[in-house]
Amino acid sequence: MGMGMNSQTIHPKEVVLRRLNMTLNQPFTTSFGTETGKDFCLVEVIDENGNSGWGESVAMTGPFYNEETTETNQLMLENYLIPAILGKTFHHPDEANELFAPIRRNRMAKSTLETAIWDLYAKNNQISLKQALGGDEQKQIEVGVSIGIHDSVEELLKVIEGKISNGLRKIKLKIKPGKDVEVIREVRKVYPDIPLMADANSAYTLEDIGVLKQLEEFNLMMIEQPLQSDDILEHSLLQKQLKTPICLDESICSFKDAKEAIELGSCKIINIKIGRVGGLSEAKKIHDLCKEHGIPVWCGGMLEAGVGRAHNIALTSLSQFTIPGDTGPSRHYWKEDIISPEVTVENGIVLAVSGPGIGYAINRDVLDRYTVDKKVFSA
Ligand SMILES: O=C(O)CCC(=O)c1ccccc1C(=O)O
Ligand SMILES: [Mg+2]
Repeated sequence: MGMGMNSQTIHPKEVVLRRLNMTLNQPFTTSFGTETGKDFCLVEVIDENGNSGWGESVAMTGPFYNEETTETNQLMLENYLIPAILGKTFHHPDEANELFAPIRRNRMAKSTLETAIWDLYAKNNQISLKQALGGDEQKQIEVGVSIGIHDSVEELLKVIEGKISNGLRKIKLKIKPGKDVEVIREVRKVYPDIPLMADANSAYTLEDIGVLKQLEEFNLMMIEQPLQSDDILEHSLLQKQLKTPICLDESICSFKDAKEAIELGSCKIINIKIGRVGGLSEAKKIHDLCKEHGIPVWCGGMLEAGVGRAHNIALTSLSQFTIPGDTGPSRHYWKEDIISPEVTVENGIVLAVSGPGIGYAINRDVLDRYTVDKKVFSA
């Protein structure tokens, strides 16, 4: 794993747990609701050398994407996860995953701390997180945009036009029953050839197969998570009846889920989200499995602030990330980001930064301005 036997051990001495509140530049509507901002946990893990590793919780405010929330993440971090790491010695970040294993699920909470340990590990070894993960530092990270459900097609077309003129590499449209076939038809009339996909966030059942089949004529790159958020079996039945590749998001919470989905033929593509699967170690294992089976992957977004965005970019440096991800520029989401420089994208490619760990510095002034609560835990 990158550094081998000579790598520096990690001794977390202090953890600062912040609660941040940021407002999105525009509301984001999916089949499960509308987000106007992000209320989230951010951790800073400090070691005996005074280095800091950063991790961001990607949980939503309410339990509608999955079962976790900002509140449940804060509780798990305070009562179980932070106490578990303080005073411990880690030879490699994979050990955090093992340490957290007795705690059931709560994967976004675990990921918050685990990703910070990865950042700290890379910084202590003076390598980039991309390198620590085994990724290619020179890789061009291609990104697209995820566009929420709009009331009018005219509005939606205007948003798409702006994103295409910025050179973004993939347009992902949120759909739900009643806002699907006709919307995609109108978009395809204007843009017959753009790389286009749809994300249903579990809004359909097998009984809707008629509607899903109508989407086949639009040459979509994939349809993301059409059925239940915890289903693997019914997606395999659906995929047998669709030419359009199914991509799973919500259903893949672990390596084991990915294995089952691949064996059953439940999808042809997997959206890997670090938080959803419990951290970077598990994300990398899923990536490696997909590579072995020829399943293309891409990195999904959770409306992250800069720290989460930086972790996504590092993960995307792995070779099986061959489809443009959701990790767009900070400016698309926020007036000001908590990292410096903010994430910038030119012609659909993320501008590379260099430096140890996540490679971006924390902008402490901006961070303090968005911090609504802060607690310090010491060994
Ligand atoms: O721009 C992004 O960060 C991706 C937005 C997105 O699609 C999303 C945002 C919040 C919760 C779930 C999803 C999803 O991919 O399903
Ligand atoms: Mg999705």
